[in-house]
Amino acid sequence: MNERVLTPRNRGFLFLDSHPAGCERLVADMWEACPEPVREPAGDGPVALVVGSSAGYGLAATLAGLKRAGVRGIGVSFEKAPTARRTATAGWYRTAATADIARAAGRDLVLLNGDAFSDAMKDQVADLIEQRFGGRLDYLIYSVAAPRRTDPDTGTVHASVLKPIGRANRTRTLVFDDDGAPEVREVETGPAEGNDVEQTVAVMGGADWERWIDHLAGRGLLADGFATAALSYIGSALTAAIYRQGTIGAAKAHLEATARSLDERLGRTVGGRAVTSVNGAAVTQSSTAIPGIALYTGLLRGVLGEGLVPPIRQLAALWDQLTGAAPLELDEEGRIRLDRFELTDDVQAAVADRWESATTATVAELADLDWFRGEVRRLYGFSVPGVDYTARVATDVPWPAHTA
Ligand SMILES: NC(=O)c1ccc[n+]([C@@H]2O[C@H](COP(=O)([O-])OP(=O)(O)OC[C@H]3O[C@@H](n4cnc5c(N)ncnc54)[C@H](O)[C@@H]3O)[C@@H](O)[C@H]2O)c1
Repeated sequence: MNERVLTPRNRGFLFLDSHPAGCERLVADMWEACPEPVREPAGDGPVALVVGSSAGYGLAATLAGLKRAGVRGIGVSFEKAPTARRTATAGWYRTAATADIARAAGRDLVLLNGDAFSDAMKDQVADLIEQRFGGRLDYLIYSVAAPRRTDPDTGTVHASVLKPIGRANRTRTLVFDDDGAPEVREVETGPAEGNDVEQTVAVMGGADWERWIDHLAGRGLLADGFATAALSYIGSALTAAIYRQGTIGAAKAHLEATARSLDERLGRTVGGRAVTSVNGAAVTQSSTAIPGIALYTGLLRGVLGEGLVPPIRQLAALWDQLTGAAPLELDEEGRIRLDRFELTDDVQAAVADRWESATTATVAELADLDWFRGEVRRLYGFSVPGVDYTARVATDVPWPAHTA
């Protein structure tokens, strides 16, 4: 048993270790925060697949699916195992905690660790649906955020970048020094070059989502009325140059175009649906890597306080719309919008005001830094209320087994 006391060691927003007990508690807190089901599902519940189930919005999709919509099924993520020297990644521990919760709730949930972009993973999932889940998939939530993707047809490795398109972008961004003191800094990101846009679209666009649907449809595993949603983001004018108008925005536009063509096809073939779900800003490992997003999110929370809707509540609302517990509300582009709390004119005007006046000296009054710093640490299981960080913890937690 590898047991030790873990203290956070980090470089910027990246931490070397993750805290198993903190991750477990965080998942339990998300479960608690998820609203109760509108109605109990019939029988064993619908069958769902969540791709990207160990973190951020995909974890919220998994937990809210289990609790709010009563689903069973499969979650896929890509996490690193513990070693003698290093803890596992936080998503590994969150996955172990998710499995325990599903078991306690009496829901059959299989959690797989591996590359969702590969055909081998798609085969493994299809086999499971066939053999364990009655051969019919009712829902697929696609919530992968990855820096790279190997194209299974060509073997080419595509790498996504976070760059503006056309010209360089200067933005303010928030960093913390080793003592945790905040600094507002200007950073410049050069424009996309060469095939940066195509590469980013190849990783974060709709290609892999569509490949999942092709694969499962090809094996005859999509239930009548099958519904799928992929997560998207629009965000503020303050971050548009780097986000929505940038390389990642091009990928999101591709994802949304993929939704429209999949929707048409699924409607025709299985009476199904495909949509994107546009969600609000959240502190995740992926989002903190985007220049300016840390400052923006801290200021947003400064403006909204508890009005900033956490992922678990947004995803409960997504399940309601997918299952028909609430009416499906689509914008003029056919997207579910769970980001309205963030994008109202008055919220955006207030954030823009604060953005203008934010400096190293003023940021503590304008942004909710305690919350932001805490959220970053909680991504790794630190700063979770109720956890004794002086206690020794076992780090060699096994990946959940899924014997029938
Ligand atoms: N964070 C935000 O502010 C925000 C807002 C709106 C929408 N979104 C969208 O939500 C989606 C998820 O983002 P997030 O911020 O929750 O990310 P995240 O980094 O918190 O989680 C990413 C997940 O993808 C999994 N993953 C990565 N590579 C994988 C691979 N090769 N195979 C299998 N699984 C893999 C990880 O294990 C993890 O479960 C993205 O589409 C993102 O654009 C995020």
